[in-house]
Amino acid sequence: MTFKIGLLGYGTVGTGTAEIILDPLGRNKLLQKIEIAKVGVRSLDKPRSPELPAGVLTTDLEAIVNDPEIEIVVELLGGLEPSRSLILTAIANGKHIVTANKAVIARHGAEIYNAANDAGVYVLLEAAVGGGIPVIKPLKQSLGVNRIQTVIGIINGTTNYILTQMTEEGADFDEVLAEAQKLGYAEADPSADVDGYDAADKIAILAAIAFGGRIKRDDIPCEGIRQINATDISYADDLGFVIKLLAIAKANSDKDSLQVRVHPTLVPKDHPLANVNGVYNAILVEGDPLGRVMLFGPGAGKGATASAVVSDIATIVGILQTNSTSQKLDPLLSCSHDHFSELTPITEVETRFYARFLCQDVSGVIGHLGMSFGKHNVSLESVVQIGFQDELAEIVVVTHNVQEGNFRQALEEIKNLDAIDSIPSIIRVL
Ligand SMILES: NC(=O)C1=CN([C@@H]2O[C@H](COP(=O)(O)OP(=O)(O)OC[C@H]3O[C@@H](n4cnc5c(N)ncnc54)[C@H](OP(=O)(O)O)[C@@H]3O)[C@@H](O)[C@H]2O)C=CC1
Ligand SMILES: N[C@@H](CC=O)C(=O)O
Ligand code: NA
Repeated sequence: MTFKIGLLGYGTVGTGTAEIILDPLGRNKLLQKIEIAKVGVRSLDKPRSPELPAGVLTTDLEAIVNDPEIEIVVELLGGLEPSRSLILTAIANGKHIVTANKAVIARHGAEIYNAANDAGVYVLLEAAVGGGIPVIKPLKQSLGVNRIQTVIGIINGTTNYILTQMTEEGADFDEVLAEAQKLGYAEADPSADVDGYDAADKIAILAAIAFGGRIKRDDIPCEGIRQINATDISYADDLGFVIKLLAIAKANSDKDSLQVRVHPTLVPKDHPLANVNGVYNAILVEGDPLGRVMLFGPGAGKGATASAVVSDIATIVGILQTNSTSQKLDPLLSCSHDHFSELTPITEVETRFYARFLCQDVSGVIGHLGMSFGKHNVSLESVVQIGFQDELAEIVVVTHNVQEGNFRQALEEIKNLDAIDSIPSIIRVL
């Protein structure tokens, strides 16, 4: 049994979504149950990859949301209209929705979720915040029993990429923005990124989930990064800070109101968010009794965002399958495999090693070590005599990637060398 889905949009995220669904081997088995029935775009003349079977691509988006065979509509158009109307029509027709569109949810979420609740359908949006980072599901499910105090995020990949390039390379703002557009990170209108609106859309969504109340998007104060220049970046650096565009949602001490805002911020270099660079995003959540959790990963881009989209599709397919067959358990929550995977014996694993030797201080000992390692195909990255302990010389060796079995055989031989007193440490190196 397969479940038919309709994609609205076949751009960066849409094609990434198709790439995953059309290549299911080695991924969750639910993917084999997904059939891309229709894909809606603006123009039929553009070259498209992956190519789709004849008749799948269409410019008639209404036909997709009205198709009785399609059970899940995946909205990857962006913008407010026609996305909002198409989502509402699909919901009215009883279809579940997966969307990556934070703009439409931040502004029309109340209308969309009211309609979805009335129709008994899901609207899932993992891709809309933090791209590939699982953040919506963890906030709802894994962290939902905590009383959340703060959510602070670097949640716009384009501006984080720009600020990182400006900080690390002294790069020019416009050039880096053009690069981010080429890499598929930027919104169709990049002012959504640069002026902070995209981050504000996303923090509105996160705050609603974390604090359990709808957020009026227009009430969020929002400053972008246009005014940030090399001089401020350099002064901030001298003072021990980096500049990041932060989106912040905090419960006030009265517990009845929230602060929600987006602005560039000097972040101390030893803060966990300070080292989140490039297109990476991170969301730091503080709650009671959990404490702090940071979710980190690629915040934009084709593959990462598509990963979140397809995981939402699979979640709904799992539910549909549970409802429509005699299978009683949700396949994403239950154990759905019954074979054992083959594991590589540790002797065949390849890794680097650090080893510390205590040896007699006699000439030629390093040569003997090298010979024994060489005989067992263990190549050395470095050999250093670091000092003495009592009368014994202390030698540290770091290997290249070697097979653990070969390394152990070499050690057995080395232990028996007259000059070797002991091998106090052997530690694997990443
Ligand atoms: N890119 C990213 O890294 C991320 C994007 N998102 C969100 O995902 C969504 C899609 O973004 P992305 O894939 O980058 O956007 P693209 O501009 O790459 O793709 C948009 C797609 O939608 C189609 N489309 C847009 N408007 C219409 C319309 N009115 N009628 C018919 N087709 C239309 C386009 O058709 P055509 O191809 O014919 O032009 C295109 O296929 C947005 O909501 C974005 O905010 C979320 C997280 C990350
Ligand atoms: N333009 C957005 C895309 C992902 O949401 C970003 O740069 O973060
Ligand atoms: Na996400």
